[in-house]
Amino acid sequence: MSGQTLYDKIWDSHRVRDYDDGTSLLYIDRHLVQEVSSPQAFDGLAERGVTLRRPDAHVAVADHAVPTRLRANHLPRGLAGDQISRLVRNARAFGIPYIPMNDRRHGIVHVIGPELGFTLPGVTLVCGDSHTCTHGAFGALAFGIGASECETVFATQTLRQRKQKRMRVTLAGQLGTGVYVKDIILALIAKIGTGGGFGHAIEFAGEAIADLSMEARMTLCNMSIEAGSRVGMVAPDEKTIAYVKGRPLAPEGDMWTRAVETWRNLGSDPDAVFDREVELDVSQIAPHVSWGTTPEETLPVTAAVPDPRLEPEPDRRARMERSLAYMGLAPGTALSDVSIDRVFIGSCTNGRIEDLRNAAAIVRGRRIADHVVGIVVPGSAAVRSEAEAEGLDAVFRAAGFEWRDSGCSMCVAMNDDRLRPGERCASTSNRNFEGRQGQGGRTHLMSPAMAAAAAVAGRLTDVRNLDA
Ligand SMILES: CC(C)[C@H](C(=O)O)[C@@H](O)C(=O)O
Ligand code: SF4
Repeated sequence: MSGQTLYDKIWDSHRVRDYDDGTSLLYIDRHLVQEVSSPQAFDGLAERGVTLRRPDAHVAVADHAVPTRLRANHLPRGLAGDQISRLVRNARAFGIPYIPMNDRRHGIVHVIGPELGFTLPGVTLVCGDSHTCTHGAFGALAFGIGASECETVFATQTLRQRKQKRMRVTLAGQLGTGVYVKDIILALIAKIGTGGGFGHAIEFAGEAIADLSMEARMTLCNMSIEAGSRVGMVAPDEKTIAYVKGRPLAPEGDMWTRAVETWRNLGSDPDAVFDREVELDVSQIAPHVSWGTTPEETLPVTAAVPDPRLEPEPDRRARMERSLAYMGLAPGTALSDVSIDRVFIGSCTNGRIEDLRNAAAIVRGRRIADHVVGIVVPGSAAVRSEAEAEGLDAVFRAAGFEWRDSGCSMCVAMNDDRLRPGERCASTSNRNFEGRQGQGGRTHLMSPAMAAAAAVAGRLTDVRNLDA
């Protein structure tokens, strides 16, 4: 028998029972709760008169709908405000920890889970949110679930799941200057497609992974779902352990010693077999930008807008034509000639401290173009204060950016921060479908350094060409 993968090991250690149809009941260690996907689950519990199996296994925070400015005296009207106040009421009624909007622990669920030490290697972690795969960066089995599954987790602390196939993405080589982990994941999705990881749990491995910080690994795992995979993971190593140590909810003392021992053995066995293997030499990757309306429609910034007439496959051609029409782009235009109106630096993909450092390094001593409106939205209050302690807020402000409070913000049009129809945005987020950042808004996905460079240039540009 061949060895086990990281995914196999966590699956096995959480399997409560197997069913005849090939599914298994998994024990769920942790559940993050946000305002958009939880109301229905809480309503279901209330209707059935069910209480929570383990109230301390959940943490609730409102992130999608929260305003990112004038927060102290402003709860949004309409749906956004309703969602936030419902979460407050439900958390109180069901006795689960709730982190208020103005709390210093506030932030996007996927940013604060790791910060709090709620996310740990080897655990099963779920959230009614597709980017829960982010937490896989710690060697956790983390995946997004639907509203009815949230209800099941609240009530039983278990979920019935079908095991995914195993896929390994091996990253070889070293990233060039001006190239970041966001470029790796965009290049990977361009290569394997938005369905490339479907039905598979991805493990990212290879020499390039060892070099990546925990923040970078989170960016990588975060966009696994954009490659079609609900699970993206990295085996824990000494960097992981160092990140977790001393976090508010991390184990301590003897528990810590025992936990670390287990974590060190979580990695895939050398003889483990994967159902699919993909390799990528990261030294060959240039900075990437998306040109269309899926993350797969992405190219090196040195390329031109593709020409649908050169696409032989009719369905693909039609999709490209539609994307280009929505994006207002003409085939053959150099991507670096595309002018932008807005810049968004933030989200659970790229709203962490390292992302803000990388963006600030580009804008330091520069001004953003006169016609560009740029916002920087830290992924959490902790990121915000860390950035302020380093003076990054001053760098961004001096360059002409707005410096905001934590939340999903312009990643998703569920709060006040959104594009107007026709506006074009250089964005560090993860999704670019029609209307994602606001009705009629046009999104170009890229790394924080590339978004910062676009802000300065007033158009998409290769960050490697900015004068030092
Ligand atoms: C609103 C929420 C359920 C949604 C998700 O599932 O991912 C959002 O976070 C997103 O990024 O599209
Ligand atoms: S930042 Fe964007 S991708 Fe992440 S949870 Fe919020 S809306 Fe979803």
